[in-house]
Amino acid sequence: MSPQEEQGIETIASPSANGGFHLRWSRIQKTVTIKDTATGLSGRASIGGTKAPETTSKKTILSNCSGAAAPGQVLAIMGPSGAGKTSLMNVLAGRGTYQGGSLTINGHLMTKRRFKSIAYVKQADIFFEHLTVADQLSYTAMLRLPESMTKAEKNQQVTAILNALRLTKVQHSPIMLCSGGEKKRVNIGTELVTNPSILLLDEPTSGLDSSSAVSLLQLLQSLSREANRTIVTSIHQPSSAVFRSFDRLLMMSDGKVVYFGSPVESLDYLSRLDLACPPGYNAADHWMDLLVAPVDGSEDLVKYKLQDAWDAEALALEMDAAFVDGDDASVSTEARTPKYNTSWLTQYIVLTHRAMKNSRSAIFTPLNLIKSLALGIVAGLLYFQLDYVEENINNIRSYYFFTMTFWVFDSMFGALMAFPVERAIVTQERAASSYHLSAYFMAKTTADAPVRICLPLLYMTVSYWMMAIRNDIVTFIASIGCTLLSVMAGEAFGLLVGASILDLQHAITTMTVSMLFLMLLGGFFVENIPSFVEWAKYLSPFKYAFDSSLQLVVDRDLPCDDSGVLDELCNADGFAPVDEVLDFIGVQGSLGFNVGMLVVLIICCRFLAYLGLRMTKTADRA
Ligand SMILES: Nc1ncnc2c1ncn2[C@@H]1O[C@H](COP(=O)(O)OP(=O)(O)OP(=O)(O)O)[C@@H](O)[C@H]1O
Repeated sequence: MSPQEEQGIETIASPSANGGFHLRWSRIQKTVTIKDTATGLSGRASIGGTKAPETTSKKTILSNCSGAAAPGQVLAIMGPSGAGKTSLMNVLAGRGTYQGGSLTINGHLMTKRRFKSIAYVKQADIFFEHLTVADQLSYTAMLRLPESMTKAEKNQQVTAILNALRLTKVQHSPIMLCSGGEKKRVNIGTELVTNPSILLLDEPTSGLDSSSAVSLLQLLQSLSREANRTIVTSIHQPSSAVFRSFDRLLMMSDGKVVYFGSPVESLDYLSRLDLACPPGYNAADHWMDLLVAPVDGSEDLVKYKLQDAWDAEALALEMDAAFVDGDDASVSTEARTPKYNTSWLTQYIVLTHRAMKNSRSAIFTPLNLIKSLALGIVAGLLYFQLDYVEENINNIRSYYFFTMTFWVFDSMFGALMAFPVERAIVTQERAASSYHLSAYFMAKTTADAPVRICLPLLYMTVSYWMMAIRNDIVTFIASIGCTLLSVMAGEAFGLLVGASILDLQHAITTMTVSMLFLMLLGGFFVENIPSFVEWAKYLSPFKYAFDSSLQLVVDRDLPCDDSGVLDELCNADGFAPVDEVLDFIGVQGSLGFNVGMLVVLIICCRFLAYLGLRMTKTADRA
């Protein structure tokens, strides 16, 4: 047995060795609780100064739903908007909760691990858009195929998918440049990497023109036939030819099944109910016309007639009859199947590589490079060739103030976007058991840091030597080190806020207010900080960044030049003692303390960011 077969994965070219999987569901019941106020508005309304009481109501989303999908066939789930198609797909994919009914695979009750045989292509095509099509599939293969497979075997699998989905021509294009149909095929290809036995697709044709939709559905049919796959797809109003080409049809209305069987026979069924499709009229459109409610909300609707006419109980009994009591031989294998196909280390290495590639293209843009270079030149010109004398102490101070404030802020806001932008992709990939969250977090923070610090490095290299306050390479390298630590501390703050607050607007506001507060507490603007908030200055990365960098250049007594800037500090020898100068410009603590505090801030904020990421969940419908 090949390593893939051991893990329940077959190669794309070979048909399923196990004769395929029958997916059946019986009497699925799903109800949600909706919060509302007495005014009928969401949110708490105030009437006459008193808060309107909050009420809750129950809404039935799926009612007594039964059906089945067989290997080698395509089942189409249809129904008007709001009929419950996505809710049912979510339940079948193990991504949605339900309160009643049963879901079986080859007659055995579905378990968490058995959901691994099911791949789910969601409606939204979300990827790292800077990656190429081939990268997207290769990284997925490296993460989701078992480690026992060689790299060559994984590449072979990717090539087979590119060929099967006709993506070879665009394999080296960044996904953001692909057409809607190509993106959809990349989405399907991503799920096909593990060669799943069951493939669920939620409205794969939405946003596609009719010819792309037809070719996509033909592709699904060939995928089901060639590898004996079970395919379930929800779809909106297909053409008559496509409608007739489906192997099975499940028609839904108001969360209820109103027909299950062959699409062609559905027309006979309607004829028997005196609802025959007019000759030459699109059969799918006819079904929709019958099921869509008129605006007046009349109770005497055809859809109610169809709901009443369908014998839900007979279908449920048919599904129940296929239920196999006890468990099958695959149970013992299943218990041994790990949740992830790859080790934490492999996940970390692959995700770091992917994140580096992605952030390199996102951060290392020509615009960002020009920005850093231009800022370096501007700062260098403004503070050009500063002599180490009394007159220039305020210039030295303001150069470091500007440098540290700008780059710490820049990295904070850059990092703030890191998780909100990727959260949906990570949620989707983790739902398919691709990797540990900790592996993603470590990879993301490892990969972003070197790329993020390249820009301040460029700025410092240009401006430092133009300013020329200390023309020695050791101080330059130490200054670079301080700047980089400061940038990493700012980045850690950004990661913390971005990981903990789901709403981007809220995250930006929180970040702006708290960072301005910490900047003011750094002691640049407020001379006498009130004692009740003074402790907060020890949380300020700006303070440690500024203090440590100044300590590197202001490291010896400062020659006085009769400019009067440090009049009170100048001694008889014509020098202002270094400690007093540092005190005058508000620098506190030793260099070791300030650098150490930057390191502590980096570690603590990253740890808290990880906890924040783990605890906040996207508001995906359950
Ligand atoms: N978690 C939830 N809370 C409240 N209402 C919900 C929830 N999930 C689904 N619904 C409601 O249930 C109904 C069915 O939703 P669903 O998305 O499954 O329909 P659909 O057939 O896929 O619609 P469409 O074709 O427009 O995507 C809708 O009225 C929707 O608003």
